[in-house]
Amino acid sequence: MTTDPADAKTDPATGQSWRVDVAGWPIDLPIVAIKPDFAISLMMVIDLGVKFGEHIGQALAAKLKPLEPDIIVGAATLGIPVAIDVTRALGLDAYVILQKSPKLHLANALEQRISSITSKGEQRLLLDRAAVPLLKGKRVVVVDDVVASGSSMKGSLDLVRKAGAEVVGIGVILTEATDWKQILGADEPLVRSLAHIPQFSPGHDGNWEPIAGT
Ligand SMILES: Nc1ncnc2[nH]cnc12
Repeated sequence: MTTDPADAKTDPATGQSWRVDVAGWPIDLPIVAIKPDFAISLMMVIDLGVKFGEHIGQALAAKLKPLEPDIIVGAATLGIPVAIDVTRALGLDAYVILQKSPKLHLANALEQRISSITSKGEQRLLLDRAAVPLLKGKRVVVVDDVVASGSSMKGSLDLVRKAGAEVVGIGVILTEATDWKQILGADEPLVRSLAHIPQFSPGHDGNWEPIAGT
């Protein structure tokens, strides 16, 4: 374990953090204000080390293995380490990444538009046409670090289905609040997660408090 309460990272803007137990591995997430009256506890999976990566890979693989996936798909950027760690833990090799920026070789990519709460404005997800044969007719699990609004995940599901895959599961380290349930609709029951985080609003004492029901 790398997480000790004394090491708890706090965001200078709020000075507060939120502890969450990720399948037996506690982490402290800085509470970051997105608007004056709204904050999230931010998990940057790329800052948590390779041992945490191995841990979440194995914990998610245990939940996803019964779905018998042929291949894992992850969305850039923070879905990339999750896709790699889950693929490794399942004993698979190939994985497919949905890109966000139009790389040179993606001129002719399959495309899906999305919006995200942690990134500004509208974004695109791109699937290299060369990866379509890896997905067509295959049992696919789509993974990401966090599902919050569900918009990015829905875009990933749409894109993977455009490629002719059967989505048999969705794996995330964290579910955040509940907006994603509406956006994912009939796909909600596919979600397997390791832990849940709420969202935050200012309390009477000026500290951030979890929003009821999130
Ligand atoms: N709490 C969070 N941490 C990291 N990425 C996120 N995307 C949406 N919510 C997030």
